[in-house]
Amino acid sequence: MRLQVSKLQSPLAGPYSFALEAGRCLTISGPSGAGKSLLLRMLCDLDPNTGEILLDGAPRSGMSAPEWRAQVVYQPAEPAWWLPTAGAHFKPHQIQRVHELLPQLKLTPTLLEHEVSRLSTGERQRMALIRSLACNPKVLLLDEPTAALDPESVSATEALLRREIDADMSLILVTHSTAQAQTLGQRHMTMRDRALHEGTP
Ligand SMILES: Nc1ncnc2c1ncn2[C@@H]1O[C@H](COP(=O)(O)OP(=O)(O)OP(=O)(O)O)[C@@H](O)[C@H]1O
Repeated sequence: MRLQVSKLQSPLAGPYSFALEAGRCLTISGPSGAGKSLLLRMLCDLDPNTGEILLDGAPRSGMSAPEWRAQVVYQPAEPAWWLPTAGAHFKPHQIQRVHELLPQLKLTPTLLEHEVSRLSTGERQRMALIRSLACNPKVLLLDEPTAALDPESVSATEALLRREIDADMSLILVTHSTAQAQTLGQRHMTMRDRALHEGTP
C-alpha cells in the first residue's frame, strides 16, 4: 500500500483513516469550508496533527518533515512563489524533466524566464504543477489544480496526470468537477462537516 492513514487528527479536523494504493487516484469533493484543504495540509505535515501515516510501509514518525514533504508533495489552490522567475524555482537536476513537462501543458520554455507576476493565472497554475511533478512525488496532493484553466488546458492537465498515475504516482485530488473526478479517480470521497464519506463523485 502506498499510503496508509490512521487516525489523522488536529484540533480543527479528523480523525481520518484511509488507504491508497500506488498508481491510484483518490478524489475528494465537498462544499467550500468542509475541510478538504485542512486534510491535505495534515497529510503533508504542514499543520500540527496526531495519528500515523505509512508511506510504502515506512512510518512518517521516522522521517524528518523535509524528507516526508519531498515524497508527499502538496500543491495548494494558490501556490506560493518566492523568487522572481518561475525558472529560478527549479534545481539544476530538475531542468531536463521541466523541459519534458512544459510542452505537455502547452507552455513554452521562454515562460521560465518571465517574472512570475507577469504570467497569466492559468500559466502560473500549470507552472506550479510542473514544480510539483519535477519533485517526482510518490504521493501528490492537489487542491483544485485546474480551477483557472481553459478547457484545452484542463484536458492537457488531466492527460498528464493520467500518465503520471499510470507511471505509479498516487494522487489525492481535491476537485469540484464531477467530470474530472470520474476521469481521473478510481476512488471518490466527499468531505462534509470535516467528515469523509466514501461514494461516487
Ligand atoms: N488555522 C485555522 N484556524 C481556524 N480555522 C481554520 C484554519 N484553517 C482553516 N480553518 C477553517 O476550517 C474550515 C475548513 O477549511 P478548508 O480550507 O479545509 O476548506 P475547504 O474544504 O478546502 O474549502 P474550499 O473548497 O473553499 O477550499 C474553514 O471554515 C476554515 O475557515
